[in-house]
Amino acid sequence: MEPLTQAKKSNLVLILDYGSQYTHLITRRIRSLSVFSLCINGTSSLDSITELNPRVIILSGGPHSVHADGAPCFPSGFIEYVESQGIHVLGICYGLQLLVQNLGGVVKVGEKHEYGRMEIEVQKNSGLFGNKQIGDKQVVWMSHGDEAVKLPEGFEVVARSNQGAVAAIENREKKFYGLQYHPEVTHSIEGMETLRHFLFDICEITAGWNMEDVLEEEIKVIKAMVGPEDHVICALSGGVDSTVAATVVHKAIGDRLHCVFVDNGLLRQVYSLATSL
Ligand SMILES: Nc1ncnc2c1ncn2[C@@H]1O[C@H](COP(=O)(O)OP(=O)(O)OP(=O)(O)O)[C@@H](O)[C@H]1O
Repeated sequence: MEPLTQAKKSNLVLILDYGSQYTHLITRRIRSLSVFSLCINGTSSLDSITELNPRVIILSGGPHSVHADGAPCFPSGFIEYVESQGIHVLGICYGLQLLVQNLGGVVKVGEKHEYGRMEIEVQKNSGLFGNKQIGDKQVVWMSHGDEAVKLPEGFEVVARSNQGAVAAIENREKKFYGLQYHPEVTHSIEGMETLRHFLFDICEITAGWNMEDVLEEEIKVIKAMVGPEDHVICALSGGVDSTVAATVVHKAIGDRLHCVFVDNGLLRQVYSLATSL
């Protein structure tokens, strides 16, 4: 069974990517918690989202302003879909602003512009911060110009920055959550803890996915795809991508894999040497 097929059945955490340089880090962090996560374009159609049957959706950060022409957004019908399916949604940075703007709140072009390390203070007991108490502080990594100045109905502020900007929000009943900072970067000292609380305490996701399973599953998929007799040709550059592909296919079908390396004279010496070995 493909990893995706397996994850589709139960525990997929789907990341909608709005262009943040940290988006793939969110995927990696979640996978490191033994939960399968997958990242797709944030403007993907509703069908391609529903087809994946996610348990949790994370809206990534991004360089845009929700007020800019052509600012990327989730597809129409998305809010109705997540509400009807009881899917938990976490908006990170731009993702938080998308939620606020689309649910009837107000995002203003920021006057303060928060970039870099910043202290935030818990304003309300929330599952997002585990046992943290009101008034507890933590250092996080901010990177935003715009800010949420009025929350949609049903939302509450969970934390504020020391400049007074909204740093974390929630609407427990509707299962919407938002972090204005980036929990996925190590500069957010307790960011991983927050992701952990979100996934396991709030969303009640079950950990159990691991990379070894992916290898096993991929080998089965390749064996089934190639069949018992056919041969496969792999264009092998010596780079990471084709080397990993060749290694996995070789594990599946052995010597029926034939790698072709083209020495075009423009390769880094180490590649050409490694491939000729
Ligand atoms: N010199 C080469 N000989 C054989 N195949 C090549 C060669 N250069 C590129 N390819 C094939 O084209 C694919 C795309 O090449 P590209 O240069 O875009 O690198 P890439 O996507 O980083 O992949 P890789 O990490 O394998 O180099 C490679 O994965 C490989 O299958």
